[in-house]
Amino acid sequence: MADSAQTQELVYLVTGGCGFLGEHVVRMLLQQEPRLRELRIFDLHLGPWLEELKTGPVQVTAIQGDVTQAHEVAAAVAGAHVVIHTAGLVDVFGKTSPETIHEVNVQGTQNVIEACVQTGTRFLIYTSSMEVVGPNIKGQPFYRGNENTHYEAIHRHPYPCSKALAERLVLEANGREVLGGLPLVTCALRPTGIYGEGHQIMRDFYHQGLRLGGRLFRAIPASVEHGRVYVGNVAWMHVLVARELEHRAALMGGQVYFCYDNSPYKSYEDFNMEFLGPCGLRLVGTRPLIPYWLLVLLAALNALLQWLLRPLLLYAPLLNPYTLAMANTTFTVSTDKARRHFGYEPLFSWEESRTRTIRWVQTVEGSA
Ligand SMILES: NC(=O)c1ccc[n+]([C@@H]2O[C@H](COP(=O)([O-])OP(=O)(O)OC[C@H]3O[C@@H](n4cnc5c(N)ncnc54)[C@H](O)[C@@H]3O)[C@@H](O)[C@H]2O)c1
Ligand SMILES: CC(C)CCC[C@@H](C)[C@H]1CC[C@H]2[C@@H]3[C@H](O)C=C4C[C@@H](O)CC[C@]4(C)[C@H]3CC[C@]12C
Repeated sequence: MADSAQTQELVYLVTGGCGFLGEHVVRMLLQQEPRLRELRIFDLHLGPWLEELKTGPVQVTAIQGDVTQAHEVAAAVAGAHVVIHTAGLVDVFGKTSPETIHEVNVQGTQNVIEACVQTGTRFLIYTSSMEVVGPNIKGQPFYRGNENTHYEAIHRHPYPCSKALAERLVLEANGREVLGGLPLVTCALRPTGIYGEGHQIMRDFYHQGLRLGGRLFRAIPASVEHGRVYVGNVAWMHVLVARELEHRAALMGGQVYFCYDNSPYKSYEDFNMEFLGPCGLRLVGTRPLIPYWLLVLLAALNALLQWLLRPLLLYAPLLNPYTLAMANTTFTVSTDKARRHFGYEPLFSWEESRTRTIRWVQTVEGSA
């Protein structure tokens, strides 16, 4: 890869390239990687916006495919220099069965690794998640923690379980010999809760607020802090890792990095209000309006209803025992490992991230 500097020689593959994060990674690569010759975008569902990318100087190849199908993955990976594997099922609401989550997130990742090994691709970046660490089932806070902070990572929910297993597979694959005899270099990025243009859950909260006459009702104490990260900075970190992995393989290979920026630590609801407030919504209450025990009861009731209704319809509200536990547990990251290892600095300041997100919410259907 070193010889190709400044000439357009590199072939990148982004799995899940039509998802919320994937689209930002794709656009960031086109803006920030001058050595790109071909960009392959692999996804189960291809977006119509890909068409506009096909007129630029980089060859953009859209591949409709399924990561659970090893042969489809191998065909897409063959000839790529770098694979950024963001594809996954992000489901904490019980929309998908645990088996399917495992198949896509774990078996899909194994397929990507094997494809790299078989076809000779040397650099693999995996989008992991903070949930590989926590919050754990005991609801213990993770306060300003970094990659070395001791924390009891105990999972039961299918999504964090699958991300933890997949991350382990990726890290263990570091150093495996790929076709041609050279070693595979892998690393995993662990974003906290991502926000920004295209964030579906933000959209859901916005619509809920509109339905409730421009109000949202505080459910979680303001003292429960969450670390959040702007999607543009998550995409930027992926692009930077992809660029630096070859030159710093000994340092970065097999490593995990939290994805962070300078977004303020706030409760999940207060943080959302940074964007929803300027779009006309109001968060009612300085303290939770319903007692916590009642929320626990409602969450349990939702879980029961989901189970009872499953044969008839999909009932998947935002509130369930797992999302309540997540929302109610402090989880904040404070680290500089990515800066030390590969010179990461957020590309977007908090002010810019906020402005971009507000502008996007203002364009969301139904906005005032
Ligand atoms: N959203 C967050 O807050 C967050 C935080 C941490 C980590 N992550 C991780 O980031 C990655 C991207 O998440 P996102 O929020 O953009 O989710 P998303 O659902 O918007 O994107 C995932 C993409 O993967 C694709 N996909 C799903 N199953 C597939 C399959 N079988 N084969 C091929 N493609 C498939 C989907 O079509 C989608 O385009 C995931 O791996 C997720 O675990 C997300
Ligand atoms: C109690 C209700 C009023 C509020 C419910 C909020 C709930 C839907 C939110 C709270 C925390 C959110 C998760 C958190 O930001 C981090 C991640 C990691 C990532 O890998 C996937 C998304 C996820 C799980 C967020 C999902 C939505 C959550 C649970």
